[in-house]
Amino acid sequence: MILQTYLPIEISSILKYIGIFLLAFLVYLVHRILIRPYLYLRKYRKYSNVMTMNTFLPLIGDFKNSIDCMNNNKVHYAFRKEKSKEFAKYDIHAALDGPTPCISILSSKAIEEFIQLQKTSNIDRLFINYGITAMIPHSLVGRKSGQKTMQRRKNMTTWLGLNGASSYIPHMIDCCKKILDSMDNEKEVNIMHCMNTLTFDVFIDILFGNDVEKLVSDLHPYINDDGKVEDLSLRDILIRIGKCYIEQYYNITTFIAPFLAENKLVNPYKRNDKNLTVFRESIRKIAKSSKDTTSVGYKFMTNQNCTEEEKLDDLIGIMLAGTETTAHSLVSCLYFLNKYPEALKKLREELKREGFTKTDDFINQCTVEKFQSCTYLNSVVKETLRRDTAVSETFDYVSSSDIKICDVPIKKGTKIRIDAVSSHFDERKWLEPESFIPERFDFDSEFYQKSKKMGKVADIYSRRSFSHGNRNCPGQSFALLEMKLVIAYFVTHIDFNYSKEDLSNENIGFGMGSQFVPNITIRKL
Ligand code: HEM
Repeated sequence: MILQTYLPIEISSILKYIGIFLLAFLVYLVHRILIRPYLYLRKYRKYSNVMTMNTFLPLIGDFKNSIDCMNNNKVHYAFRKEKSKEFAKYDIHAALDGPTPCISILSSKAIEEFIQLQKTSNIDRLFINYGITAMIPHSLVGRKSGQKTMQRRKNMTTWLGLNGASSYIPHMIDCCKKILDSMDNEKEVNIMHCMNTLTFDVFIDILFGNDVEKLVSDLHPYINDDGKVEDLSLRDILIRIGKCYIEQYYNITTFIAPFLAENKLVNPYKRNDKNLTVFRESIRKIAKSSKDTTSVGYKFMTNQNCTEEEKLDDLIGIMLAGTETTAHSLVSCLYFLNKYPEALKKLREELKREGFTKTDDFINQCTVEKFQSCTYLNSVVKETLRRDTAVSETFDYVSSSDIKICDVPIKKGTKIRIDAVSSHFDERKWLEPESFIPERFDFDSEFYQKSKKMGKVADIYSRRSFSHGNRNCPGQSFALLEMKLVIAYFVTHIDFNYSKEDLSNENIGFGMGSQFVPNITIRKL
């Protein structure tokens, strides 16, 4: 009797609360998906120096461009290349990351002002608890540019010797040798996998002592999307979870209900978090097990000024930021050398002239100075990073107050990034930007002189592969040295061929997030 009278009241009041909750959620959704992005676009359409999409596309916003590219067998950032003429007309792109407003910096003038605003702390890093920064929540990457963060950046470059990196040359050569030995002659190999292995091995040995090899090579459980568990190496886990965290950016749940993503309440966030925990704990164990006090990992892990989690995330951050980026750029570089045989021929001639030949003492020829003096090798690497940059946009920044860039008002709390592709194809700055022409970086070449005469000279902010400002890439010297060494080693030790289909695809690209996983056939020389 009591139950009969009590239950209906309970149920109706519960239903009432559910109804109120659903209504509130609906209002929130309409505001987030329709009203806020629409008003944002309407505001910026008034400015002649701001680019906005022609038609408002609720929910997907500017992701449509990337989706269209991928559906048409192009790399996801190909539209920035194809529409570079249009991008060149504007200072700023008022873009929509799905439904989320994001200001993308386009012109060199806008970058100059961006850097000034960084100096006065009016623009700083943005940390969001999904996407790639969520993988390393305590690392310096997602932190504001305070004294402690800048000191952590400095420690990173000092301890890793990133500025010179020459002491790592013998080790890098060993890694090249090991990877070429693992490749079967005249058979297809997955070159992305090979380069990922190579760049991971380079870092593992630098970061950790030589007494933890066994722990490094152990396999660990990884939960796949279908729930099946697979035993994988740490390198493969890093690559897979990196990809998953990048994909979080494009997941619809991330936009509709970010709290589910941020608190890892549902899949894929829940699953990704479990995989990440396995990876983090394994790296922690390796770093703690090494008794090699000379290792870089030891220096990080005994740094008194950071918490345990900060130390660990800075280590993982280096692996994340410094391995796949370089691996993807290496795959691009070999691709262009294969597609443009004249460039490969010229590179091989220069290397031969400089004494880089396939001999057992290749190592004795390698010095930073010698690499610096190889003009064509340097130009090939620079042109690769221009033509197919590994990171199409920087990490996220945020305006810390109401600011103006190129007279365009940007409200406090707005997400900001620098576009790193469109300026690489700006016809006002580059002659024949679609083509791979290393000579454009050689001041003595005919091509450079011709470009100069035509007034096509790129300014410092036209090259954006490593970004600009106080949070640009601290590993660029290391990455450039590693790229030059690996390319010199590969082209003097093997012939290589990408598939005809890949070579004829003008819109292929291998930067981070690319769907292309090329196979190549190699012939050992
Ligand atoms: C070709 C290879 C590489 C490319 C194209 C590249 C590019 C970039 C870009 C575009 C950024 C974002 C900067 C910004 O948000 O404004 C970045 C940040 C970063 N990179 Fe690299 N990078 C490469 C290799 C490396 C290497 C080898 C390391 C080694 C340590 C490294 C460590 C980092 C770190 C720690 C950050 C975050 C910096 C900060 O937040 O202050 N990168 N990189």
